[in-house]
Amino acid sequence: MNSRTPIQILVTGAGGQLGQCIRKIGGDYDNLEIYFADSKKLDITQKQKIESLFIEKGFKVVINCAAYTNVEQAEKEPKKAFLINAEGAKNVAEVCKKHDAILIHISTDYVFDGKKRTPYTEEDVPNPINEYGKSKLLGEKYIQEILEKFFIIRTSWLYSEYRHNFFKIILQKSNIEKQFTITNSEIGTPTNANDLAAFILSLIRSNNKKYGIYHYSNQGETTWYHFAKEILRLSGKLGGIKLEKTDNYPTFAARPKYSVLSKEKIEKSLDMRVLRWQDSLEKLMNE
Ligand SMILES: NC(=O)C1=CN([C@@H]2O[C@H](COP(=O)(O)OP(=O)(O)OC[C@H]3O[C@@H](n4cnc5c(N)ncnc54)[C@H](OP(=O)(O)O)[C@@H]3O)[C@@H](O)[C@H]2O)C=CC1
Ligand SMILES: Cc1cn([C@H]2C[C@H](O)[C@@H](COP(=O)(O)OP(=O)(O)O[C@H]3O[C@@H](C)C(=O)[C@@H](O)[C@H]3O)O2)c(=O)[nH]c1=O
Repeated sequence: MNSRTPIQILVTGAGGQLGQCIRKIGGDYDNLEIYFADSKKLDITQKQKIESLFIEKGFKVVINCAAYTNVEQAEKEPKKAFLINAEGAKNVAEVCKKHDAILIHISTDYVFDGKKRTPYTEEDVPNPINEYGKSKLLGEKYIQEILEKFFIIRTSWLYSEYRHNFFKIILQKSNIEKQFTITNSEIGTPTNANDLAAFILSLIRSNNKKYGIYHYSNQGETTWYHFAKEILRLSGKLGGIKLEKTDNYPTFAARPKYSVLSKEKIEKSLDMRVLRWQDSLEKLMNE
């Protein structure tokens, strides 16, 4: 992928959080020609539309950011979650196969059941406990069956300045509410979606052919409660807010109690370095 002719890349779900992070830095990478397709431009549940766009643009790489990501709502409309996260991913994979393109697909820590107490490696067997996780796992399985040239990147707890995410919810709530109740019964790693975007584009630039599943999140581990506390501390709002821990915050969807991802494989095989979650959060707040 390192020739002088630009690499033609398709980003699906480009209006989403990760898609927008990729758009923000895409211009910094010469030799990458990125076509951003939001859900209106390209619906991944319509295979023929993906095929037509491929014929027109000749993509060599697809970054599949399109997904159904509402974990709570997925319990109520699992068919829709499966249509997008499993069948949609399958469509993208089949078109990539036909055109010999590389697929970079994003998956989640929620494919795991959370019973471990040490970081999940790529060899650990997934066992999702909610509909979102089940739909994402089926998407992964289809891709592995269809393609050889794929990177499935599992990440966790994405946040950024874009779209709807925990970081933005906490900042928005802090302007209107003085008391927060946040769960401390789930342990994981917040990941700055801007870091993930840079990782993905560096991976494409590196011309790496060690295809397979990789785990990427920021370093370290925390709970949602402690993540919220750090967001409020860095924004100077901690003093004025009563922050309460809970171990039974009411939700429709079950979530893994522990979903830290091991970065050993990307550090060793792809020679990538990853920031601590606290440092990356501070970087975003200072931007
Ligand atoms: N957010 C998180 O905390 C985490 C996310 N992930 C994974 O990372 C990836 C990116 O997530 P993120 O950017 O945060 O998610 P977002 O929900 O912000 O973005 C997903 C995008 O996909 C689009 N989309 C939905 N259905 C379709 C469809 N049928 N065809 C095309 N596009 C569609 C949405 O469109 P519209 O704008 O119309 O809604 C949205 O813009 C996903 O695969 C997600 O599963 C993994 C771990 C954590
Ligand atoms: C807003 C809020 C949430 N919570 C709890 C609910 C839940 O258990 C936990 C996380 O909240 P959210 O619902 O915002 O996050 P959630 O939608 O579970 O986030 C997940 O999204 C998908 C897409 C992924 O792939 C995962 O990696 C993960 O990031 O915090 C509180 O305890 N207090 C609050 O005020």
